[in-house]
Amino acid sequence: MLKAIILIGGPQKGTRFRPLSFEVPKPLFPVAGVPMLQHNIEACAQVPDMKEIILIGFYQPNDELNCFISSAQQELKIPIRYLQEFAALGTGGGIYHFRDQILSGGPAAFFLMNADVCSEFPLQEMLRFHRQHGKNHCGVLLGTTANRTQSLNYGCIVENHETNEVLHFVEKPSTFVSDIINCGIYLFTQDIFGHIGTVFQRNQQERIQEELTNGKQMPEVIRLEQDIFTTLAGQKKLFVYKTQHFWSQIKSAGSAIYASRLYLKQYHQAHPERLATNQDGTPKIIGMLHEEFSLNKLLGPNVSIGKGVTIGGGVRVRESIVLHGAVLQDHCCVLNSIVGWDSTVGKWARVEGTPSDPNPNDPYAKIDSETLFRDGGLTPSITILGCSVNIPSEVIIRNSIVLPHKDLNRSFQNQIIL
Ligand SMILES: Nc1nc2c(ncn2[C@@H]2O[C@H](COP(=O)(O)OP(=O)(O)O[C@H]3O[C@H](CO)[C@@H](O)[C@H](O)[C@@H]3O)[C@@H](O)[C@H]2O)c(=O)[nH]1
Repeated sequence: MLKAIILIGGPQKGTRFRPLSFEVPKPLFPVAGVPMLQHNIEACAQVPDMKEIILIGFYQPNDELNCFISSAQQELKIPIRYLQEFAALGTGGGIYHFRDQILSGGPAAFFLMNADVCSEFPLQEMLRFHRQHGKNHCGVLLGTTANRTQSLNYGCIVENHETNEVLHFVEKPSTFVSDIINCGIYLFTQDIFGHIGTVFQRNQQERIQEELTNGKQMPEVIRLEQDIFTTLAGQKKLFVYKTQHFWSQIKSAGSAIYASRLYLKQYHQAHPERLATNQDGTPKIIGMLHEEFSLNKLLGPNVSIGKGVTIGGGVRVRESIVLHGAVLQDHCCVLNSIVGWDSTVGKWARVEGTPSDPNPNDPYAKIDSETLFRDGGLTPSITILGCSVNIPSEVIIRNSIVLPHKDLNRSFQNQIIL
């Protein structure tokens, strides 16, 4: 039997998702109409012999997370539970802390994945690849190809081209190491805990020494990438399975729009019922929708509209996420933007952002997780309206971030509106 563990992080992570992460924990932000985390969970639930999915993070359990877990359990008919770390223990520390729960029932192997990745999740292929590589290794890493410049933002893997063994692993190197990058999706046997345990013991000695000499409390963090993969590389313990399918990180709100596009495309095969259909007498929709609308509006491509959204006549929306309860009044235009919960865009208003899509001419390009500011100014990016923002009629809001509950009275460009 198998298990799956998803690392969901905690409140101080997800800062590039502000102001949207003020309202929901980042893993529950909707991507292609469902919480980001649901895509990972659905992929895990489809693997035969999957017995349990465990979420590990340092969020305080709250109603939203509990509701999400219980509805996902019911829908997918698989046990899902949340284990809370007492502090951020790192990508290896959390699983080590909860190793007894992970190993209970004796899983033959377990998947581990970051919650903030969007992927076709080739989990069954990884499982087959793992079985083909005998019993003596302890893990398979999912890898994909990136271009040379962008590879520096990821964990980089050097492989043996014949055997796919991981020969070197360097996390976010400062100079080029390899164009194969770590996707943050792994398959491990229980042997991985022996290796994390060795690092844990060593760190423990150092922590005690440090406390005795300097009186300083050191955190118990273990990073899977720097502390484990780097050491295990070259010991025939790790292998890399390379995927040709889509994969992207979801670090910023802009990357959520890009990830939505990737998932909406996948819905044509995987979940056609989630896509809006175009029938005679209904508006033209290229994307997905939760509600029924009347004629005379053009929505899409790549649009997801939350429940309870009101859309007036003559409205144009594309490359955007409109969250539940929002009101788009007649003839307004929303492009490359996220409209927050219960926000209103007035008549003939224009809310517009700059897409941060990967270079379409480079097959290996990934989305850039730009910093918020460059050269002293706000980096042109998608426009984000926090929740309950009011945009009056006939104004233009471009490349701006509007914090929740703002009532704007004029046009704005390239600003964070506090
Ligand atoms: N539970 C828990 N989760 C954590 C912790 N720290 C990070 N995470 C979760 O682990 C994932 C990755 O965390 P980051 O620390 O933000 O790393 P990264 O910059 O995304 O890089 C990682 O992912 C890349 C692929 O997206 C990899 O290329 C890279 O090697 C690395 O694994 C996220 O889902 C985050 O929420 C922790 O202390 N506890």
